[in-house]
Amino acid sequence: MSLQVSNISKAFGGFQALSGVSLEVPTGALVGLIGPNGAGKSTLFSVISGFMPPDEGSISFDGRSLDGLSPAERARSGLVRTFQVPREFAHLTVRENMMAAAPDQTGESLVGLFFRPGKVREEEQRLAEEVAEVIRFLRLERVADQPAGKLSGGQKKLVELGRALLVKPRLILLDEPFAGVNPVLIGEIMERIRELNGRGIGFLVIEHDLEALTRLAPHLYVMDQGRILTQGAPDAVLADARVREAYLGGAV
Ligand SMILES: Nc1ncnc2c1ncn2[C@@H]1O[C@H](COP(=O)(O)OP(=O)(O)OP(=O)(O)O)[C@@H](O)[C@H]1O
Repeated sequence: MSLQVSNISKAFGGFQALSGVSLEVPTGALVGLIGPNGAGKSTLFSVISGFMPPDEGSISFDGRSLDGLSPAERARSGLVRTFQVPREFAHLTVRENMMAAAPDQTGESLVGLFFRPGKVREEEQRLAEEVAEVIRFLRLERVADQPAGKLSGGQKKLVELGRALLVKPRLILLDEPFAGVNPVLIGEIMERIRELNGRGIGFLVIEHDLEALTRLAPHLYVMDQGRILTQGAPDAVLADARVREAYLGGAV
């Protein structure tokens, strides 16, 4: 069992954003997380990735408890959440954004490295090669040296994915990979996700584009009002009357 989320609750003041949420993402699985606006999906991602402590409940990854670990510690254990390219990074190129995303490779102190500049160059060279490889994989060569802020919505999503890949994740929490992306690029992003999944990387994906998500994820969880409403194969889940009700009385 890869990711195990058990009985997570979280309130903001008097508002209960998450109530006893449990879900599992088996090793290497591709799982979708859907639900109407305000259902609690982003809050759940923040709790899983360690950016927000839960009031109750626990999370484990590959049998190890993540409770109390920082986002960086969770990332080092292989659990990574994608983020929009920060506004202050918009002027940096795609390549620079990816270089900046890689964790400290040497695991050595800056002082130690100061006395061994050759080691620093070696590490930088290796990182530059890893970044070039990710850029090739994501077909971003043509824009690699352009400012990230100038890219299209879909290209920015690919950069987000690239930044996550440089952390060498085993499970990626992907937040709305298709939002604001044109249909052609949606197909491209989907292909890259499938390829990564084929290499054994697991995904938990929040997405409002249900048509695209159901083509990608063979298993869906549905949230509504801070709870898991149901889970299962996309067809069965989307035919569920409770799910149709949650999405504004059958508008799915
Ligand atoms: N930091 C916060 N303080 C107070 N309320 C919050 C906070 N974060 C989220 N909420 C509230 O918690 C509820 C769940 O929000 P959340 O963003 O997790 O939903 P969501 O399912 O991701 O929605 P969407 O699909 O619109 O992104 C919402 O009512 C939101 O207003």
